[in-house]
Amino acid sequence: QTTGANGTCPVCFNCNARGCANFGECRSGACFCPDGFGDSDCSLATCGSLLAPADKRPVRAAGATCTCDGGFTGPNCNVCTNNDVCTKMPGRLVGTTYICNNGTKVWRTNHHTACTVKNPTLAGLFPGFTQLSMKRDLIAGSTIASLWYLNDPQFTCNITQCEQSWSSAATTWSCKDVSCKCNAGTKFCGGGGILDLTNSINTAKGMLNIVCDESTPTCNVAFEFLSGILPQGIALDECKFGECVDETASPLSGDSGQNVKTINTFGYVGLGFAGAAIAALLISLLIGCVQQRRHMHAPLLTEKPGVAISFKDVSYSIGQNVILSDISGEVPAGTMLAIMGPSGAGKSSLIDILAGKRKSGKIKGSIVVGDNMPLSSLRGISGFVDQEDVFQPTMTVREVIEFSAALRLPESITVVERRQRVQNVLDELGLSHIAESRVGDSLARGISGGEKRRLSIGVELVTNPSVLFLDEPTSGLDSYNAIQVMETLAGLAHKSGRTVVFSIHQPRSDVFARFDQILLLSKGSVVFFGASKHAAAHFADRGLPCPEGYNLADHLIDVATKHPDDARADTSSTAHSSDESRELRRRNLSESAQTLRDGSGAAMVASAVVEKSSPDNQVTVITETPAQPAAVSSTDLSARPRLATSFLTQLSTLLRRSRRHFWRKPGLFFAHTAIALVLGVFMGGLYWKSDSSLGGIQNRLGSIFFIQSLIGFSSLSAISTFTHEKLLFMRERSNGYYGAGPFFISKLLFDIVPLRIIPGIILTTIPFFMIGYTSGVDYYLRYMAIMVVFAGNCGLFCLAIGCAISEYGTAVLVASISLLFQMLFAGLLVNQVQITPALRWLQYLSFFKYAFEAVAVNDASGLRFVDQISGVEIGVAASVVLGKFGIDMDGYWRDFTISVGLFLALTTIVCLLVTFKLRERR
Ligand SMILES: Nc1ncnc2c1ncn2[C@@H]1O[C@H](COP(=O)(O)OP(=O)(O)OP(=O)(O)O)[C@@H](O)[C@H]1O
Repeated sequence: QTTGANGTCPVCFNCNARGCANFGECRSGACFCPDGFGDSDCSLATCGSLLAPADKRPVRAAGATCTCDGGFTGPNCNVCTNNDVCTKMPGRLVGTTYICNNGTKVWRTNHHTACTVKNPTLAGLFPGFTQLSMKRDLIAGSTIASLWYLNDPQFTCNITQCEQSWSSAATTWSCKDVSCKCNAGTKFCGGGGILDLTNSINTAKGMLNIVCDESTPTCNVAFEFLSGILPQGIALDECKFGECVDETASPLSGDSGQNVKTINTFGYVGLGFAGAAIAALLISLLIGCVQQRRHMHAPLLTEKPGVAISFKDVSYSIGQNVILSDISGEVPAGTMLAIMGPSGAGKSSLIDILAGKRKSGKIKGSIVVGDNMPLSSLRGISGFVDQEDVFQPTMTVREVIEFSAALRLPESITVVERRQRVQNVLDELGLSHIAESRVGDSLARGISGGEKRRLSIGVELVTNPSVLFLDEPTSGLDSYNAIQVMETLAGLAHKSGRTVVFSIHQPRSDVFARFDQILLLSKGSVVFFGASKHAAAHFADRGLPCPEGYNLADHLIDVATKHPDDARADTSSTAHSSDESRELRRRNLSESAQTLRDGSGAAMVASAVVEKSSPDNQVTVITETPAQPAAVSSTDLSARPRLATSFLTQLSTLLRRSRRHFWRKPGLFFAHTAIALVLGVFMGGLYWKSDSSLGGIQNRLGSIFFIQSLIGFSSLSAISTFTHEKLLFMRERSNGYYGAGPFFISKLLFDIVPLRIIPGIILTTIPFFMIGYTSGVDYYLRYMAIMVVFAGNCGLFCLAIGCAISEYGTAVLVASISLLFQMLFAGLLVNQVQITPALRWLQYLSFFKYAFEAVAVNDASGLRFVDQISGVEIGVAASVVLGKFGIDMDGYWRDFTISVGLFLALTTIVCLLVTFKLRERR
């Protein structure tokens, strides 16, 4: 009943219902077996040789041995051993010489291999003689492989999508699609062996890799589905290869052939990214150099003296709240206008609007600058001194002014000239004796409040502005310092011809005496505008005389607070003031010109001579160019100041300042580094030399996860680092020091690198060796590469949150919760495969996931866990266990590429946030 193969007994066996064993083909109910298999269902081996037709080959009884025809060998006599037998092969072509190809390389369609299996794990589970046979077909890219135990075929696999590659030493045969069938009742397949592999074998899939050594008859076969119990593959010894083939058929020559892949597509994408980034960097550098050269050789602009400013019907409202209504006035060049009023009157708002600051509300009205200059140019020729002094506390007074000079004076000015200007400003403001003192802050005391005020004026003065706006320049100063500051301003206006506009709350009488004009505001409306010397008479005329011995400035504030309507200026008084303004301007200019002719004054005064040497022209401008106010919108007023220097100069100056700050305040860096050292050693000690038992998985994955968590949480400090510098950045940017780009790069280099990446390298390197992760230069480099990118991502993520959320507490809360959620999806706390499908996508948002997987894969790819099950030593490839966690063992390069992509995306986000979110809006 069981004899007769290949259709000779269709009656007694019908494969339509039962199928054929060992991948025999069922045609019309009869099995057609692969070479070397017979019986009605192809379940038994055949002996003889390939010389006989398949159905004539003798079938071998189960457990018996074969006697092969001469010239053939192997468990089922398929491997030719000499050329002679091949000349007799059935179906050969006449006139063609056939030989037996005994090499490891497959030439055509009929390459047979027979080897003895040498594997201790397999031998432990299945003691006795085990063999592997294969038939490989290069043209079809297919393989039929059978495992023989004690001479019986245990299972056979049909393998497709095979490719061959080779080097001078070895031939590799790689296949992508494996499918196997167990021969029921055999030892491997439930027939009494220690393990029943039926289920594993019948559901087998994945890849197959066979590497055969050309010089020794050995191979290694790695079935992906067996990698759990045979992680190193199956070592094959005493291999015999035979393929009867046309002697001219060899398509192979040379020491190596076909594409041998060493890095997968994601690796190439990653390298492509890196290459593109380097190219972009080099191109940017080149463009930067060209731009810098142009700036350095640009002709020096002629410096302008003060310019007149007139404003008409300026109104400002925030929503329904009217802050200023219909404010008009005029400030002639070379004069000082004091904007006075009680607290909340709108002084700062008016100063901001005149100075062209970005305001959050709606502005109406018109402002005319000088000889109808475009409004946008006002910011290029004016300086603004804010109410609050904001400096880098670690800088000295000289460095602060030098920083302003380096970024706001044209690059074509020589270094000597620039230094001289800085020195002139220090001298003029009486700051020379503290030039080398640190500015300090509330924690580390530095210069006094008055000195800080003068320093704020100095950083503006060094640019030699035509117009100087100051918001409360004397607030917080004692009377001596207040008068000193006021003297300086008066000197700037009267001697240097600058136009000075400032707000002041309640000046002393000697300070008040120095004002040329005052604009008194009450609740956003003008109470008085005119020469300060006429103020007393004006109010007396309206029945509000200044009491004897009373400070006039105090009296004006009282009136503006208590009787604004009685005191309000009428049209005639304003006209009167306007006539006086012109007279005042004419007088001041001729005085100024006189002063200059006397040769007195500092360098900046001398430079003003250039344009003042034609006083007639100036007078004509004053008297004959009536203010033709053009209506302005808030957009006009907030036009960006033109940056005086090139990108590279901004960057190098900022880097110099950051470097200085870094070394003068290295506490944070040393704290991060010391913590990284201590934690690194602690982690190394805790997980010291984790072994390769199954329990080792817990330690290895746990340590990777915890190291990354440490990096993540120590990045939270990036939020505060940024918060502290936000105000300084916004102020300097608004005053035209530099753009957002150079600031961002300097931040990146002096925050991300020393505070995130360097401690990150320390924290990860120590445990790498102490814990005993899979070592080797390539393993370490891959590990470091992903960790560095990961540390950068954590830092950038926290920077982005610090930028986006201004409230520090909220920013820390949001950042820590986001980090915790990212950690949740790293791959350790939740099984990636078993996450609820609706929430599975969340894992892809976690940069912890990519870093965790990449490091785990890197460690596990060279690792084999060994443990005992029922007293039998079982080696399990770490990849199998990690696969159960949902970790993709081929994922390193993909994870690395995605991490680099995230780094670039986060960099872009932070850059955009810095550019658009960190803008001064008052
Ligand atoms: N951005 C803003 N949002 C809401 N209200 C504002 C804003 N800016 C100014 N104000 C309101 O406008 C009014 C004028 O403010 P402003 O700062 O100009 O007054 P000030 O005269 O300079 O006051 P102080 O002398 O106290 O500095 C105040 O009532 C203030 O509360």
